[in-house]
This record gives sequence, C-alpha cells and structure tokens, in this order.
Amino acid sequence: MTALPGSLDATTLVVDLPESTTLADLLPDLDPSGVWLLRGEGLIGLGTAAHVRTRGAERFAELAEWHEQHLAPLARASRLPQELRRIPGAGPVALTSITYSSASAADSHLILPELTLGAFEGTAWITAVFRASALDETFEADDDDATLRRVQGLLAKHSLQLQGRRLSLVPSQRGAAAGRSSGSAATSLIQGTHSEQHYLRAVRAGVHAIGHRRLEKLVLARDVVVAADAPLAPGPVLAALAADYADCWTYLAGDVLGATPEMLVKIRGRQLSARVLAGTVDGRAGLEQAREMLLEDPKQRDEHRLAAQSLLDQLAPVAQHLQAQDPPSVLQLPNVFHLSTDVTGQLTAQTPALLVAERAHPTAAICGTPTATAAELISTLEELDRGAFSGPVGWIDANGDADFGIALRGGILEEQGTAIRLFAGCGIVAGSVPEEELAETWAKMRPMLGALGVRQP
Ligand SMILES: C=C(O[C@H]1C=CC=C(C(=O)O)[C@@H]1O)C(=O)O
Repeated sequence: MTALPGSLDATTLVVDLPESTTLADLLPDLDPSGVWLLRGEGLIGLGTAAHVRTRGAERFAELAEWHEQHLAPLARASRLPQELRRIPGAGPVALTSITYSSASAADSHLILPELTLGAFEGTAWITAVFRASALDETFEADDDDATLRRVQGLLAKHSLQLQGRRLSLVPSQRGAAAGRSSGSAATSLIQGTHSEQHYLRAVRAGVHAIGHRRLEKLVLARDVVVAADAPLAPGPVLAALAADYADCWTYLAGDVLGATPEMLVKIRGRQLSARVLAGTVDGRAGLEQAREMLLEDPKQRDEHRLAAQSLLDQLAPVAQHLQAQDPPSVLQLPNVFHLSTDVTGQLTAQTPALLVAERAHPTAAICGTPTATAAELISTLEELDRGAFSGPVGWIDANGDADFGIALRGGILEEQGTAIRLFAGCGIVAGSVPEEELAETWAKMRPMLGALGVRQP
C-alpha cells in the first residue's frame, strides 16, 4: 500500500455555479482525477492530494484503515460551512475503485483530490486539500486571506476561478481538455483478450455446469479494446456519458470510467440502500414489450431473484430491517431495460463503510450463486483479469457516508490513455442461449462505444 505521508489540511467553501450550469457541464473542459455524477450533480475531483493503491485479499481493510487514519481526522480538523453540514460528500472526500477479485494484478484505489467540486440539490461547494508539508513558512492556518489565495492558486491550476462566490472556467482555458478528447482522437475497435467464439464456448460451458447442478447462476464477462491515435481525455468522454445516461452514475476513479445503473450500497449514517439489477432486454424493444419479457419470463425473474437474494444474505451479518422491493420494477435506460430491486436497511453497528462494501461484494449480479462456486468457474471460463470492472466504485467522505456503485458499463484506460478496455457480462442461468448473451454484451457496451465515437458492430 502506498500513500503520500504528511498531514493534510482542508478548506471547504460554498460557491455558485454559473447560471444554468451543472457540474456535468464543466466536465468537457476539465481533466478530472475522480468523478461521481447523477443527473448533473455529485462530485468532480481534480488533481491528487493523496493516492492509496493496494492489492490482494486485504484491499478493502487497507483502504478502510487509511480512511480511518487520514480522512476521518481531516474532517474533524477542517471547518465545514453550516449549510453543508448535512450534505453527504461535502468536505474532504475520496474517490475509490476496488478490483472485482483479490487475485487481480490491478490496483485498487483511494484518491483524495486536491480540489473537489461538489453539488447536491442545488447547493455547490469546493473543497481544497493541502499537504501540510507543502505549506509555506509564513502560512497561518487561521488566516482567511492566505487560505483564499491558496484556494485561488489551486483553482487556477485546474483552469477554474472564483469571483466572489461565483465559480467558473477561466475563459482562455475553455476546451483545453477537449483538445485531447475522443472527439479529436480517431478511435477503432479491436479484439479483446479473447474472440467472440471464446465467449460463446464459455457460456455453453456455464449452461452445462448449471445443467449438472454445480451451481444456479454465474455471470460471464468479455472484453474488447478501443484504440485511439492520441490519448483519450476522460473529461469529454464522461461528459458524453453524463448527458446520454443521466439516470446512471457517471464515474471515474483510478483508470476506470463509465456510467453504471447499479448501486451496490449507499451509506448515510446507519441507513443503507442499494439498487440490484439483473435480467436484461435490449433497449430497442418497446417499454410494454420489455415489461412483458422481463416480468413474465421465469428465467429473467430467477436470474434477478438470485442477485437480490445474494445482497440480502451478504448484508445480513451487518444490517437489520433489510427490505427488498417485491415484485421488482423495470428500469428503462437508453440502451437496455433491466429488472430492478431497491433494497433498504440499517447498519447494526458502526461497521466502516468500506467493510460494508466488502460484505456486499460480489453479488450474483456480477458473480453468481453459490458465490464461491461461481467465482471459481468464472475464473476458469472467462480467463480474464476483470481489474476494476464489476468491483465497487464511488466515494467515501470523512464521516463514512459513501456511495459504492458497481463498476459496470465502463472501461479501463491502458497504454497511457491511448486504449480503453471495455467489459460487459451477462447472467447465465438454465436456459440461457449463448448467441443472445453475446448480443447482450454488445448492448451493454453501447454507452461506452457511443461516448468514444465507435460505431457498434
Ligand atoms: C454484468 C453486467 O450487468 C449486470 C447488471 C445488470 C444486468 C445483468 C444481466 O442481466 O445479466 C448483469 O447481472 C454488465 O453490465 O456487464
């Protein structure tokens, strides 16, 4: 585990965004280090004050320990303006992505941005984090003018300015990040780790294993690569996702980015909630047809039931009053429809948020039932390192409030940003048809392919 040592100091200010501008509207002109946005609101991290990287079976525990030792004290030490005190994510906050598997060769990340832009229900703020070692000798922590000068310096570094309370882009910097965007880079689709034939064979083998009662469900994923002739800038790609998939959580943490419709677990004090998805119909179907195909198909209902049940079972040791919506509803997205179950509950003890996420992960929406059997078969049949794909992604604030989505409908930047590996998986149950599952993986990759300007095969 690596992190920047030295003590940290944070300042949070309430700001106004320009007229009719959301955080998402700023994205094309920014070079973010972390993003979490829903319907234009949420968090955009810029730069890095501290970056924790870790791997292996202890990755959740190590990130939780860093949170406890460094982020939690920062909240106690920094003043939060009165109107922000009840806002989740206001003040010092870290963006995180955690690998699906403990065996992954990829890092899990906790990133504390040096500057965070936040917006929630119409209130906007900025949080600046300074490393104490970087403070100049004359700086006095209680000197408001000096603090403001430091904040202005950080804003300028990220092409932003503050005039009174009004936050805006420095006009000459507009389009700076967009200059490196997917729009200006030519992109092409190339094969991922394996061929489509490999995926069809894996699904067949999965159905066979289910037929022999080794397990009830498993989720099999595949990857493709989008190559670019220049480094892709996350800002414009994320802006396109946020515009087209406003009902999904648009995310960036470490090198993973995308727009996910699935919430693994959201924590607010002792309250928790989740949105479990499983069961899919292509978005080209009409709503009425999709409702019938999802709600009245025992195969889809079974696939979904197993996913919802896995979350309830896995959270049971740390939560009480767990309630799952029944029957599930149908979630309509531009590319697909899903069966969806909202879950609510209450934590029984002060379990650290990252350890709650560890409990919840992996659900049968991305692994299977029973979990251990499915996980083992997935690693044999997929022959992929999923990295951050299908792992928890989101943010955690200093008080321990957190959003952990599941990193779906996204990709992982590679080769200094000149390539991005897209992943998609499908729940396989008895009766799954390999060709239909392959088509579903393409439907699930549609958001990223569109944002990257790649025509879908
Ligand atoms: C594993 C993925 O989606 C999961 C979430 C919703 C529906 C799913 C399905 O119907 O197979 C998957 O369980 C993915 O998008 O790669």
